[in-house]
Amino acid sequence: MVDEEAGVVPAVESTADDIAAMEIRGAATIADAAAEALANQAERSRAESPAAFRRELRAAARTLYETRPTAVSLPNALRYVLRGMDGDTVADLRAATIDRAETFQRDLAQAQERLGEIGANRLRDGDVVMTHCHSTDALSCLEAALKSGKHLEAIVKETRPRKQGHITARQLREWGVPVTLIVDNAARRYLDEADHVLVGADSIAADGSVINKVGTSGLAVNARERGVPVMVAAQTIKLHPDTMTGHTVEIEMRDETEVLPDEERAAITGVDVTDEDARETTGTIDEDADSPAAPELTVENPAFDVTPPRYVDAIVTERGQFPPESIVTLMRELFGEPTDDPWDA
Ligand SMILES: O=P(O)(O)OC[C@H]1O[C@H](OP(=O)(O)O)[C@H](O)[C@@H]1O
Repeated sequence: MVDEEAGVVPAVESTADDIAAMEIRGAATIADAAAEALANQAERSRAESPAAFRRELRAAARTLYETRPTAVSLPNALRYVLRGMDGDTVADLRAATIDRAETFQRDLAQAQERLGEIGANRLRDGDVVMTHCHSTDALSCLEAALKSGKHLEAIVKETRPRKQGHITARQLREWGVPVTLIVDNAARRYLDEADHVLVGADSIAADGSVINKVGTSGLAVNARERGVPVMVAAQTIKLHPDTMTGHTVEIEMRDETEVLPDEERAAITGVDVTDEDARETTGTIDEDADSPAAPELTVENPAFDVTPPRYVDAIVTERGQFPPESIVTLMRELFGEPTDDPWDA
């Protein structure tokens, strides 16, 4: 079935919904799913002319692009696939697009493996690694080190509000790594026991700033103060070409219920904090508390933050490891001049 208006097939809509809802998450996984979705669009398209086919693919790319704003791996993936959409007939265009998406997915997997081998060289036998969130690029470094026979231990930050640290803990335990799970606020205390901080990235800016899961910047500042090196594992698909021309990376603001579910909000707003009597007979719900006179309760839920380059020791890519300040050289080499929107490719 094809969405008649945009020509976007349900498989693409469903991938877009899953990315927005974070059923599909993690910058590399999102890129992989986006490429796959474009291949699906190409395969199932009912376009009768090359122009209609191209229009559909662009609409599909736009649908995918508009899901989450921060991980540049998404537009980089879309742009890569659309640039390979060559041919004079619908059949040729279809074949070229599917082929290009497959190439992208294969390269992505290979890049992650290569990056892992490079990152593993920084880890010594017996090291303790502190992680934040869940990053397949970061885990690739740990996996390669383990495969080479190194023994590692991990201190895994829970990573509020969605607790993706649990995914990291599960994976590491499957690989036989002893894991200590901590709440985010305990990180500074446990840095004394860590030999490395290892995180992934959603985007890397031209000045070497690292955009990653919220909490990364505080962790990096604390790690610098404690003398623990910070290593960022990021395939080159995480390099954000637009930042070469001064664009900033948009930080996604997610729904407040991830931080404060409705029942918890009610527990806060249900009590009139200005009413001493109500507070003392605690548990008393003041019916008027949510009235316009009650003070406002604002919840902010940024999904990412920016770690300045001076707090990062190395950015590990499949092309080697780089001091953050020199990443722009690689960015220029790989992306050339600044780019248009993916669907303008
Ligand atoms: O590409 P890989 O290394 O797997 O993940 C990179 C980053 O993507 C994730 O974002 P989210 O969980 O999608 O918000 C985390 O911030 C993680 O560090």
